[in-house]
Amino acid sequence: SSSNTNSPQENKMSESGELLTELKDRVSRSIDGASAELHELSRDIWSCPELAYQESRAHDRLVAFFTHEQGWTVDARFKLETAFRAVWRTGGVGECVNVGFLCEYDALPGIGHACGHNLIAEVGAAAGLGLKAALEGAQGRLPVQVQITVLGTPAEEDVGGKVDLLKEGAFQGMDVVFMAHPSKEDATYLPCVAEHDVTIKYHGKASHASSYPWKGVNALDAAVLCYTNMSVLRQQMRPDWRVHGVIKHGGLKPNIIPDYTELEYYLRTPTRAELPVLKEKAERCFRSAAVATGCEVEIQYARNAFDNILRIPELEQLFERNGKSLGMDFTTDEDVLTNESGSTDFGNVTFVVPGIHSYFYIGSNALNHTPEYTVAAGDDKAQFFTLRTAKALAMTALDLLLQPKAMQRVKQEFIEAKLKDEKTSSRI
Ligand SMILES: NCCCC[C@H](NC(=O)CCN)C(=O)O
Repeated sequence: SSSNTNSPQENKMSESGELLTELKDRVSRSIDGASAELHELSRDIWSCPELAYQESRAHDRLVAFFTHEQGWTVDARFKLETAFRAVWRTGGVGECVNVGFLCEYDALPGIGHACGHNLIAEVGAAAGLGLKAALEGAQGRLPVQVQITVLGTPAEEDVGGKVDLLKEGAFQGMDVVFMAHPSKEDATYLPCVAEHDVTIKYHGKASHASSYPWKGVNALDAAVLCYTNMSVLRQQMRPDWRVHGVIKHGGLKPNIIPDYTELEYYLRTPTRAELPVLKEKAERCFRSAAVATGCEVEIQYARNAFDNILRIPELEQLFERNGKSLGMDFTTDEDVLTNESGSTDFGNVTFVVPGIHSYFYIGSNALNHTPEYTVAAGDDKAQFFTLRTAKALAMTALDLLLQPKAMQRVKQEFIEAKLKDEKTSSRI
């Protein structure tokens, strides 16, 4: 028999490395074992698309899923009507690390699950299940106690359910938070921008458009000028700012001078600190259209603004390593990695809890927010990629739980990222 010449510290490291490998393998096997139920879950959500804050069926389906699984404590309607929470804890006493996985499940008007939030729900559920199964097999061998929190977060495509949940304290006590978003590529991060939505209402005066037009005040003219002003502003904007709007009410009939029109604009900048600068410029466009036409203007901002994402390199590196071990093919396309993508209310979460918002390929080259992407998000082909991503997230959580130094790095990077953000903000 060969004698062990390692130091006690080396032996301990190798034991913890073996445990990590064993538990990661258990993550994969347990997620694969639940693949049929997980597929059914996301398929059901996909088949019945519900808009922001109306996701009652998706909520009920997810609550039923976790209630049916053994060992979870489930809070339906957790703090918000269509949010939920499912919690599981290791049995012992002592320091407890609380790991969060987020599910989204709202759809888009007219085109259903064109952003694949049904798959985000599946990733969050699968990662929670996988991590729980792994930890159950390691009771007594873990350096810390663990709480897994799967949080159902509604209304990402609209007012930002995560921001409402933050206000309600739903993220309190969480140490790290994970989610993944369907895309057309695998990426640990894509530049998510800060955003504030604004509704502009013009009030004019109706009149017969042929008999006495001079008696009217044309609210459609104000809307058109507003749209044109914003398009003119676009030329003077920083190249990484985005403004885009639609006319939601444009009048009723050509022979009635419109007395009311309404536009909605999304205003976006790479960081939350720059948003007020853009908002001020946009407001001048809105108001000047009213002055020119003699209309009254109302400017109403959405309840919540979305923040940019604070990046935690340690989380991204660990996730990438786990993803690659499972065959994920992370994009190296600089255009994709540096161009702005959309916005997410997960950005606000990352200013409170360190987190990662990775992206995953779903087996299609379709672009998000198109009918083709809706089809792809419901296709069986997406399943392999969705479950693979869930495995990589749960494995990343294991890295943190079994390697306290990795968790310390995450916490340190979180502090540094916030300090850097404060410094940059004070310069704007
Ligand atoms: N204020 C409306 C929120 C829009 C969020 C939307 N997000 C995405 O497309 C990416 C994540 N689903 C957007 O950026 O338009």
